[in-house]
Amino acid sequence: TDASVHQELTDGFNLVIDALKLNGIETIYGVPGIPITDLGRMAQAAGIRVVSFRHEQHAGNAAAIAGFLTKKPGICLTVSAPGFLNGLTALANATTNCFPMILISGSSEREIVDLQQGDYEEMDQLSIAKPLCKAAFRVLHAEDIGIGVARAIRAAVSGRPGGVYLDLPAKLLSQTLDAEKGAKSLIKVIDPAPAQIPAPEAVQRAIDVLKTAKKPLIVLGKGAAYAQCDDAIRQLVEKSGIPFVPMSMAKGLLPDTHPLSAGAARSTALKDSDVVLLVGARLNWLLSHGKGKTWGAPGSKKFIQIDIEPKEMDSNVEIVAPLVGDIGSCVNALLGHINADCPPPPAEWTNAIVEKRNANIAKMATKLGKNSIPMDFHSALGALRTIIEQRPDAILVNEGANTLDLARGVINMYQPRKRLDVGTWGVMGIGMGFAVAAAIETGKPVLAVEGDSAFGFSGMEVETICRYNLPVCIVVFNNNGIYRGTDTDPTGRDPGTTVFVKDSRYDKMMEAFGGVGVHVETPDALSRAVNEAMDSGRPTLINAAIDPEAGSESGNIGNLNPQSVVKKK
Ligand SMILES: Cc1ncc(Cn2c(C)c(CCOP(=O)(O)OP(=O)(O)O)sc2=O)c(N)n1
Ligand SMILES: [Mg+2]
Repeated sequence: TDASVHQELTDGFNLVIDALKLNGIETIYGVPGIPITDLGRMAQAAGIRVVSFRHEQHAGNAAAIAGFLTKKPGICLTVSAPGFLNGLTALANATTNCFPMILISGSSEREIVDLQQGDYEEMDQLSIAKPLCKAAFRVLHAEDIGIGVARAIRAAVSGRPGGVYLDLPAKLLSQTLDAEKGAKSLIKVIDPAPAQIPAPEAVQRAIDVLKTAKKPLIVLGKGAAYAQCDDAIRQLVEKSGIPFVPMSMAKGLLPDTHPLSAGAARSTALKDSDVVLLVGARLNWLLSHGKGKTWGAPGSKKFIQIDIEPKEMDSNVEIVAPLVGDIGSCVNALLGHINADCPPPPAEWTNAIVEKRNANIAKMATKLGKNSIPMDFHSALGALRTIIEQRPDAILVNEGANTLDLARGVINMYQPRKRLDVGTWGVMGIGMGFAVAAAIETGKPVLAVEGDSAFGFSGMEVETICRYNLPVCIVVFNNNGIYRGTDTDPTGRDPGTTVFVKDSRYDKMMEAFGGVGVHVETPDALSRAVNEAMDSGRPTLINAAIDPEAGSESGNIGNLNPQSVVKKK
């Protein structure tokens, strides 16, 4: 018999699946369609969990936060052109937030795209993706799939993590190849995110600056949470005795109730400190670019910065001690010197922080605990604060304006990587994608606290949550609008530009797909409904009526909005 007749074959479909499995990829988030419908089916049949969404942006957000939670690249699979474009927002957001993900999109054949001959969903996707992500690759030959997947994985997680685009033209998937040759073409990536050790002289320089501090402060960024060197971070704070301020997604690295937590005294800590150690925190808009009144008198600060990206140094202000390397290696290198060379900060500084913190917590406490109708943000958040305190391993997803900004300060976190929110870009719409992936990747219960506008960006995914029966409890803070529910149209023709249908009932949406819907008007009722949801593990949506008059425009960042000074006659 002719050996070629019985030659065992593989093909592009199988090589993509085998390459992902070989590299420990267990889940794909996506939306089916030409040319990748069968790729999804075959991946599922091969044992990869394939989670199908209703819109690619949310599948992409799920992949991105899966990357943040696992340090393995989250995989988002989309169709060509419009599906690819829908995934780009998530890919760009992942790159901005340094979440490792790979957007894999089917695409049109090069020969048709390059001659612009009008293919089905024709688009030069690789060129369009490149400016929005960390790296982008296209594979044309089946024998290159192993290399393509390996490069995408390494690009996503090495150095500063980020989004990677991998372009797979339709014909590639059905290309056949000798099975043995195919197997040999696959690569299991070795050490995809290599440790990057800081130079000893850089460590010494940082210690020398730290030694001069009378009012030192540690700022923990979400990079410190991503690094999963939790014990080293805890030791850095506790051995040095230096107060710390966690950025939003770094909350919980040490409990917000920790004696050295300066989160509730953030303004004082930033303004009055003299040496600031930044750990995986960039001096971007969230930290007022390291200058201005937030940081006290000009030139009153010395910044030590730990970051894996050398180009981050001096991005906004001078960094007197750049410490370049992965966070675990850098923090462990510093630990070798703490105490031996660096005495704890003067009690006058740490006491000043504690005093301010306790005063601010007491002031906030007066706003919590009211069992009033209508609820306002604080009374509703007070109920959720208690629940997270009682259920510290639940994951909190949070977006909105008031709903986001107030929750950040009211709801304490107790464990690392439990608060997932809008991150560096302040992008709305991450809610349901993050909730799905948090439940899938961790198996933990998820509490998604959503502004009603923010929820609307991904609300259709409640069907996805029901379909996979995920332990997600969504609380929609329904104040009938964006920021508030009170705007009106001065012409009287239409509703105001930022208001929604009055007294809407988002809980009915969840019931439409077999989930549990609850409408609540008091904090006590809210508590009961959330506890029931978290005990049952059933997909639940709680429509929490919030006073439309409560809250302020754009939460805490209204100052970023340009104002018109021209008064029309
Ligand atoms: C993708 C996208 N679109 C629009 C915005 C602007 N925006 C929008 C539309 C927000 C929603 C605020 O309304 P909400 O109902 O979610 O929250 P509160 O009413 O509790 O403030 S917060 C915010 O910055 C955004 N950040 N991201
Ligand atoms: Mg709202």
